[in-house]
Amino acid sequence: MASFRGFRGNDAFGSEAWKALCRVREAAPLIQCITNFVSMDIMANTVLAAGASPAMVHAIEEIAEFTALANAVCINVGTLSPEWIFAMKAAASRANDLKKPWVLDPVGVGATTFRTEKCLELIALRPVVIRGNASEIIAAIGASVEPTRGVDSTLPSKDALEAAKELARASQSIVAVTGAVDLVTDGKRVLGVSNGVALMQRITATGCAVTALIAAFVAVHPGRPLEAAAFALALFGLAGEIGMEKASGPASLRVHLLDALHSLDEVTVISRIKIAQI
Ligand SMILES: Nc1ncnc2c1ncn2[C@@H]1O[C@H](COP(=O)(O)OP(=O)(O)OP(=O)(O)O)[C@@H](O)[C@H]1O
Ligand SMILES: Cc1ncsc1CCO
Ligand SMILES: [Mg+2]
Repeated sequence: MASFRGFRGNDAFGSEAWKALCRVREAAPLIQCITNFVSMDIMANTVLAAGASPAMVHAIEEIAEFTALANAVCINVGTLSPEWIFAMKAAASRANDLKKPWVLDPVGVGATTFRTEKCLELIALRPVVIRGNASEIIAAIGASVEPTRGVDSTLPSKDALEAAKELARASQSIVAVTGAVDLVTDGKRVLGVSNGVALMQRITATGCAVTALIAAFVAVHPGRPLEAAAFALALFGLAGEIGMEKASGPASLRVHLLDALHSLDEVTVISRIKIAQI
């Protein structure tokens, strides 16, 4: 991985991340989530624990009205089926028309032809942020040497840095690759986020949940989606670190992570956020 250059110090990013979290808590943005059945619970609880307001609304008949109410939209293809694609595209287009941010989680892109095609069609609708694991981001630019193995990554995030930059440039979206170090890029700048614990990978849908959290941060940080995504990832990772102090395995980590996210305070955020310009 590229060495850390232009390191701004954790304090500057820490205090900005804290301010961003305060804005989420004050504004309580409404986040419309069109997501997979596995992730619905942890995603809604993550968004709520951060102070925002989730709503899992995906019926095609409701999109025109509901997307107009939402402050941001999170679209996740995890348990994809053809009828859901209509709702996803309608919500993305409606959000674009209304100049509301939407984010995409291309779960398992590269695993099957159908999934890859649909993810590429969604990417063409210009999400503000695309968040995936390393295997997904490499598959999204068509650079995988073999099909994505389901929804979990087989590669570390650093292996997807060039793919992330290429995808960001091609799609004009911010791209976030999660892993031991989360990498967030607009195609030129890269922020590295090293908060988090490895056991988070052993809880299903933590990636899905943090994509919805990114939507909440983007909603209150218009014009700065790169930083907003990095703040959401860092705060979620920090909640994992604090949760880990009490957890004895994935199930209790899930509980303690949500408790920690809800209780984050200024001193903890400023002293423990690990974001660096790479
Ligand atoms: N080795 C690790 N060390 C620290 N944090 C990690 C590690 N691996 C993943 N994470 C964190 O776990 C969360 C989920 O990331 P991951 O890359 O596992 O997503 P994902 O594969 O899309 O997950 P899912 O599909 O289950 O939602 C992120 O917040 C990420 O920073
Ligand atoms: C396990 C699983 N299968 C489809 S979506 C999902 C949640 C993690 O991506
Ligand atoms: Mg995922």
